[in-house]
Amino acid sequence: MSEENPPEAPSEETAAAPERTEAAKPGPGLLEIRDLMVVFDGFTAINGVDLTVGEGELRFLIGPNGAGKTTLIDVITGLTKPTSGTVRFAGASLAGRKEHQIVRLGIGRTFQTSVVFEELSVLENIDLAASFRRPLASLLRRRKGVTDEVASALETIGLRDLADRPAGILSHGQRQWLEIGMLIAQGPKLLLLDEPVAGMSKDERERTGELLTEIARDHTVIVIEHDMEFLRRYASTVTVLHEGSVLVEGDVAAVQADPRVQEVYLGRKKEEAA
Ligand SMILES: Nc1ncnc2c1ncn2[C@@H]1O[C@H](COP(=O)(O)OP(=O)(O)OP(=O)(O)O)[C@@H](O)[C@H]1O
Repeated sequence: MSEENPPEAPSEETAAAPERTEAAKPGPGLLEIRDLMVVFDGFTAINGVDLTVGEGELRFLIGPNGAGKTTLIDVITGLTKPTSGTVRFAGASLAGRKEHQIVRLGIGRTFQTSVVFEELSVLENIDLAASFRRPLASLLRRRKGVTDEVASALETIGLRDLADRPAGILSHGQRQWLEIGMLIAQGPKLLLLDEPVAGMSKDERERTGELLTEIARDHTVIVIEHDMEFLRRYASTVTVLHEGSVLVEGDVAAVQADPRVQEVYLGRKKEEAA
């Protein structure tokens, strides 16, 4: 992977524009992955993935267990180093960047395990997450009140009434929303969400779908999700991974109707379906 890009986050202007050499190509994505390979001790987890996600997209990533979804997210966020291939974000190569540098570039993710501090209030959790991007000097100064990004994140996730309650009292769904709020407060351009509706009630799923739709108005969002009903309701473009490669990509209806998807993802082999 090339190292021609500056080590620090690009400015707003350069972040919005594709890199010079690629500017001539039509419709470059905010995230561009090319010919990505990840090999773990001889096992190929990602096998030649090309993926382009445009600004403002709400993209769903699906695939059976072991398809490589989490590995792909791990590569984008710098947790896993690719064996070969390129990942570019807002025109900048992510090669060789550390996880915290990638967060500062504007990529945030949720994990399957919770990162919420139960004893801190909902507001304090968001404030703490937001402080990640603040300069140290401003952290050392005692701040009064709530910053705009924290207030806005709290409003977006709909937990304003619980702002001063400890996060430990939240329901499973509310906790997931808090984690999303903590991400938004960091001001990312791209959010990567790993199974955000897992374990949620029907009402919570619905609220999460609305929340993701709202967030996608001013962010790009990639969601790993298994729940087909949720996909049918909220997905526009779906990318299906299988055995480390992109099997199919398209709108939700086309993906669902694709016999290859039915075979590998839904587990409905043709003979069983007959
Ligand atoms: N650090 C690792 N070392 C070795 N193999 C790994 C490692 N991480 C992932 N794998 C393997 O790579 C493959 C892809 O795993 P990954 O977790 O990305 O799949 P997934 O699509 O997210 O699956 P799931 O839906 O079950 O979470 C799996 O076979 C997994 O066992």
